[in-house]
Amino acid sequence: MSNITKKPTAEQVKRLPKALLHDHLDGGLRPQTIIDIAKEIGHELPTYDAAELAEWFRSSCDSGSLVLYLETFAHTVAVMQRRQDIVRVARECAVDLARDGVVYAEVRMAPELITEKGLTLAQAIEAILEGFREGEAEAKSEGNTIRVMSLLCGMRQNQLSQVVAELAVKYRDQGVVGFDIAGPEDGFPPSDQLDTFEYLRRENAHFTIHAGEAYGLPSIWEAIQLCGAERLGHGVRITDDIDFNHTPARLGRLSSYVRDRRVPLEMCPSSNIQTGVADSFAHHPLAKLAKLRFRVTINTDNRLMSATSMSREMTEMVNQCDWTFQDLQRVTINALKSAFIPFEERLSIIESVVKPQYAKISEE
Ligand SMILES: O=c1[nH]cnc2c1ncn2[C@@H]1O[C@H](CO)[C@@H](O)[C@H]1O
Ligand SMILES: [Zn+2]
Repeated sequence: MSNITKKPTAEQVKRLPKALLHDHLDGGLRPQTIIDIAKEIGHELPTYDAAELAEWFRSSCDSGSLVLYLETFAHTVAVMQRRQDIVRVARECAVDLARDGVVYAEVRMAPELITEKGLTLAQAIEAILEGFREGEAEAKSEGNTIRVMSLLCGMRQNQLSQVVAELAVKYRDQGVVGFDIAGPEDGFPPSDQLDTFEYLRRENAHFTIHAGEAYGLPSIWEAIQLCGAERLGHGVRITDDIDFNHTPARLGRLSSYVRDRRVPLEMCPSSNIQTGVADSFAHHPLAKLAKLRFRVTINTDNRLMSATSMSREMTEMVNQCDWTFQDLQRVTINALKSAFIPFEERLSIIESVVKPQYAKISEE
């Protein structure tokens, strides 16, 4: 029997090549970086000890509420207002992901949040892109190869989505591969930004939408059927349309559509556990949806707030849901198939990096 059906060790998971579609730039800062910059600019933090600050973020985000969870971003956003700080945060993000074995990442940020000290939206975007390029180079010097692309978010509660979407189109050949809307879901349906999504479709631009995280099926339905989202950020509440009391499970019209059309679900188990969707990895719908062969992907969402990494998310799936090399390889290939880079580039990473490395590491 091939070893691909065995469970990898945590150390092997760390070395496996990973693809990440859903990670917020302002949700992944190094605690020490927040402290360094906060001291320079005079921003007050709950503590100036890196380990304590990491713990403060994690525990503050454990409330079971998305709205409270989002309040902690005030501190990360506060230290991302100067050009050099944005470049640093983006560079460190790329380096940290690469050290964790991530070979392809789409990292998202809402540029409108980092213009408080006078940067234009375009300057904010350029700083992010510059940081990612520097981080890729630094990762290379450490022996890690990573490609980091950028997604731009509009915040649901603001009125800037159209402007940000136009910038996503403008910068599409310079490292921006798509658009998203983020922020509080309840009370801000995706259809509020319908004009923007229609604009993006006319421009043949890619976008995903945070939907089905803190709000249920209507949000998912709007995101896909009214707005035309290619992927769903989280999408975890699709389970409201699945009856698991039958064997096999019975799918409703919307969940069938999502599965039949292979709509990628950017699932983020640790984040969902903190905002109250599930109480553990074992009870998170990810494993069940994977078994039903939805196109699920596994993601970090906010590494700082969840004290997590791709390796940790995957290792928990191994430990709590008995996931094997094969299960991990499937979500990795799912992610790459769903990436917003050109088709041949996705295939090339799957064929020349993911499959050979899985074959090699699983045979050790
Ligand atoms: O899980 C989430 N759901 C909705 N919005 C989020 C989530 N994580 C982060 N953000 C929001 O996205 C902004 C840009 O990165 C963050 O500032 C935060 O407000
Ligand atoms: Zn998110």
